[in-house]
Amino acid sequence: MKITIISVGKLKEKYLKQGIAEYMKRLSAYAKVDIVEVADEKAPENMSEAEMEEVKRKEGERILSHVQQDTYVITLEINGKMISSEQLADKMDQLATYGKSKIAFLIGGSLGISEAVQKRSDYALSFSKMTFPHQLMRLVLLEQVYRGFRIIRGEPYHK
Ligand SMILES: C[S@@+](CC[C@H](N)C(=O)[O-])C[C@H]1O[C@@H](n2cnc3c(N)ncnc32)[C@H](O)[C@@H]1O
Repeated sequence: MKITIISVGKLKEKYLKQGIAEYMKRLSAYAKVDIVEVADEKAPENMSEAEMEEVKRKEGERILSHVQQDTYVITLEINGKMISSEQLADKMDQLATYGKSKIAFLIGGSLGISEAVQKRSDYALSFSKMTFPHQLMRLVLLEQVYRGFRIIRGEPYHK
């Protein structure tokens, strides 16, 4: 399975970099995982609705330029579907079984994802109704994908 995580903005925090490096190492036993960072747009506090949409549109274009046609796209969205770790594992397993071996997880920028990205999405996944910073979302997602592979393989993991 080939997994690509496409995320807006550069990761700066050392503690997140360390956590992500750890899960990337662990995941290498199960899948080819790549992280693609696309540039973020400046988003000052006092922007109009139209300006905010424009920021999302530009970031969205950059995200989509890395998505291939045969890729199954899972967008991370606060208002997406909330599922258990076992259900995510099952979804990954089903995709692999039915020949969808390329999965891209898309994480939006500080204003979220554009309409075009939402349209390209095959599945909108929510990690709760709470808002997380996109950089932290990357780490949480990697942990859940790793957990998913452990569940698929029936390997022991913390409950
Ligand atoms: C700071 S959040 C954007 C907040 C923005 N107001 C929105 O409604 O999308 C940045 C990105 O992190 C991801 N994210 C944050 N919290 C999330 C959650 N609870 N579930 C799924 N994705 C989340 C989404 O991809 C989001 O686009």
